[in-house]
Amino acid sequence: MAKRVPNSLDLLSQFGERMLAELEELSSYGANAEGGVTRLLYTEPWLMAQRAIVNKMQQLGLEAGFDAVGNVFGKLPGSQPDAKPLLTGSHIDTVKTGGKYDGAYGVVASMMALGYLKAAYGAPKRTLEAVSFCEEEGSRFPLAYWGSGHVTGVRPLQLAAEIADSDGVTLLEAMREAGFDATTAGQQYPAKREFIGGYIEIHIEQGSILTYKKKQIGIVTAIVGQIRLTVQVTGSSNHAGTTPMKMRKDALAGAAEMVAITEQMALEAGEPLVATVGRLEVKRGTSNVVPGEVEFTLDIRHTDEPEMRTFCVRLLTKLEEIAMRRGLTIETVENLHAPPVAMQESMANEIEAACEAGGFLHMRLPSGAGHDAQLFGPICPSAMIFVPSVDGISHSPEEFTEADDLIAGFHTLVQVLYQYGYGGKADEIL
Ligand SMILES: NC(=O)NC(NC(N)=O)C(=O)[O-]
Ligand SMILES: [Zn+2]
Ligand SMILES: [Zn+2]
Repeated sequence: MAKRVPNSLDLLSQFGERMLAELEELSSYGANAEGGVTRLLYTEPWLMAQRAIVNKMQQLGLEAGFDAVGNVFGKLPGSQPDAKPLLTGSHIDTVKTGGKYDGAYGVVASMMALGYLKAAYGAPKRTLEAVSFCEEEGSRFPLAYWGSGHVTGVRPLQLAAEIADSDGVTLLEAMREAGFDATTAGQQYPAKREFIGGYIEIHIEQGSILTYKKKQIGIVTAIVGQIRLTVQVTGSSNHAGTTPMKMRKDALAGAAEMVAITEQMALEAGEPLVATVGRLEVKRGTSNVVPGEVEFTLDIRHTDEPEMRTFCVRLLTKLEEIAMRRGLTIETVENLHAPPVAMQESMANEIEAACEAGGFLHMRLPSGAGHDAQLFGPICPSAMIFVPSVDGISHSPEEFTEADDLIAGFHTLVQVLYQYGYGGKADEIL
């Protein structure tokens, strides 16, 4: 058992305080007037934040650097190189005017945890790696999990030339402009990393179950599945003054009916299904023109894959019916299909043991949000730790988590990483 240096409990609280300070500093990258944070993949604020993470990791004594698509890894090398490494981290990107904890908390807590473990116990047996994934949200390009998808081999680089943001900039152009070009550069890591022992992610809950149940730590049982689509509605644009109502093919009126039926069908389906239209755009919208073209997004989630698929088919059939009746056409493109993924029981039990050791009230719960852990779950033992979100708010400048809860999560993460790096699980073949 690795020997804990004297006063390492004081050291742990020092690192905890530093973690809070680092989190505040990170939120300055992409901070906007509304108090939110916007760090979209490959933009300047995103690049500055990732560069800052590399510097912080190096200051913590980790071997840190970028991979070919802009993920940042900070390695704490183990003495047993044949033991599969354990990764711990989250994502650095945000939604537009999002909060300062979603993703960022997991990135900062993970690197500070490795910094503490190195300072308190030296080299682990098993290599531990903190990671800041370049993109998880899907908020700039119509895809998500670009970072963890690169590492797990489910986001082929060819995709980069095929998708573009709302300004028509392809992911490949944006990647190259930010200085990354995985299509040609030598890779620091193989595109699909085979040698991974496990993945642990700490994240804010983004819901209100922990607060409602008065718990400090959530142990995630499973991550919800999600299907994301873009729907193009086409009618015919015409003069707003001279076109009689009965002769219109109004794409916006049609889309509005489709949005309303989406909500109605989701309510009828009941929990845990959720369906959201997050973005709707009237192409060439002008006040005195009957809209001819509208694009909107669909985000459908469920904990059960067949139920999610069935709902999606039923909904798209209904949208077709509405289009037919109104003389419109619709075209749908599926941008993302991530099945629900269960977290690994024995890792969850380790988190539970850490909560008991720390005296933190805890409970098991599913995640209604997607996470990078969703991509690791099918290929290696994966687990998630949640901390409460005040009023369950997220993807908003109002996103907030109490410092005590951030610290409780940090201590829990440290304890679990200690077990897998130095303690009872360090020699286990994961
Ligand atoms: N933690 C997240 O907010 N994840 C989000 N992003 C993805 N990819 O699911 C989401 O919408 O749930
Ligand atoms: Zn998010
Ligand atoms: Zn997130």
